[in-house]
Formats: sequence, structure tokens, C-alpha cells
Amino acid sequence: MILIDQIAAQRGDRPLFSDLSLALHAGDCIHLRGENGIGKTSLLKMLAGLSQPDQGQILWQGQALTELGDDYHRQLHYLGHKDALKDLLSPYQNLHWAAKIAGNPLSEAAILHTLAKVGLLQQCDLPVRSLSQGQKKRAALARLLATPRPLWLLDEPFVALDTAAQSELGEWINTHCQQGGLVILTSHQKLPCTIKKISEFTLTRPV
Ligand SMILES: Nc1ncnc2c1ncn2[C@@H]1O[C@H](COP(=O)(O)OP(=O)(O)OP(=O)(O)O)[C@@H](O)[C@H]1O
Repeated sequence: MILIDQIAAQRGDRPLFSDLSLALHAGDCIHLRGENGIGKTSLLKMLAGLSQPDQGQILWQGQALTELGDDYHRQLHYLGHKDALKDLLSPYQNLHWAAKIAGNPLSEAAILHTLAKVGLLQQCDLPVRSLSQGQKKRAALARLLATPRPLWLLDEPFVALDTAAQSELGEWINTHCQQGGLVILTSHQKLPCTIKKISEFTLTRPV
């Protein structure tokens, strides 16, 4: 599904990684690990097609990301450290507009159903800026459930979530992988045991 083919990247004079290769398949859940500043977010952004490696290439279904452009972006959900929510809009409006802009408009019933799943029905019309950190995270995670896409790239998705919400996200990840999706996530936290099958990949400093 994804082939990372001998990529190298550096920030300023400092190499982040070099000669990094990895093959990831449908159904995989990968926990990308490594110390602070090692390059996990940088790698996730490259996998999301938001930045390019300095050397090597990343392939999706055999085609280079650089050739696929927007076709590739429609295959994935990228949840970064910033939740990519419009603060003045409500969770309902955020979901409505995100789906519409992505070309997959959602019905009112579908939006409310999704917001109920992430536990935000009561807050669905409040501006996001008035929500707690955990509620904001739930509003961002709603996109995963609202629009099915095979690849989930999740940067610290468990931060700010309470224990129950962490378990639920673990179940969604589990189901997604069982249905042939691919999940690559970073986390410095202990992962919920609801994720049944997960492989670790640890980034280390280049020698
Ligand atoms: N836009 C940028 N310009 C310059 N340096 C950057 C940029 N983005 C990241 N870096 C540097 O690249 C290195 C890797 O950062 P990155 O965010 O990928 O690490 P990380 O492994 O995700 O860390 P953490 O576990 O702390 O989240 C850091 O030293 C960071 O300062």
C-alpha cells in the first residue's frame, strides 16, 4: 500500500533520517516511535504528501506521491498536532465544511450520527473555541468516522482524550485495520488495549 523507498531528510545541517525504507500494507497499524525531535512528525507529513524527502521517494499503490497529488490526498486523513478546526465554527459546521470542501458532502443525519459517536451531540452547535481540549480533539477525530478513507496518519491522537475516549479511538483504529485500512500513528502515551494488533517502528538518529 505504502512503500517508503530509501528516503533521506534533513533540517538545516542536521540529518533527520537517511536510507529509510519501509513497506506498509492494508490492515497494518504502525506505532511510529522515537525520542522528541527525532523526526516522527516530519515523516508523517511526508507520508501525507505535505512535504518531500530530500532523497528517495514514497509510493502509494505503486505510484509516487509526487505524481498523485490530490488523488492521494483523498485517500487519507491526516490529524496533526493542530486540530485543523475553525475556532469560530461549531463541530457541526466544521464537519459539514470539511466534508464539502473535500468533495464528499454529508447529510445532516450523517453529521449528527458522527457527532453522537464522538460524544459531541450536546456541543454540536457551540463554537469550537468554547470547547475543552478533549472535546476539540473529539471534534477533529470525527472526520475519521464521517468520511471513510483507507489511510489514517495520526500524530499523537490520544493526547487530551480521557480513558474512555482513548479506548473508543483504539476500537475505531482496530475496526479500520480489520476492514483493510492502514493506520500510522505516533504516541508517547501507553496505547489503549483495544488496539488488538500493532507493530512498532522506531526512528533512530543516523550514524
Ligand atoms: N519547519 C521546520 N524547520 C526547521 N526545523 C524543523 C521544522 N520542522 C521540524 N524541525 C526540526 O526537525 C526535528 C524533528 O522534528 P519533528 O517534529 O519531526 O520531531 P518528532 O519526532 O515528531 O518530535 P516530538 O516527539 O517531540 O513530537 C526537530 O529538531 C525540529 O526542530
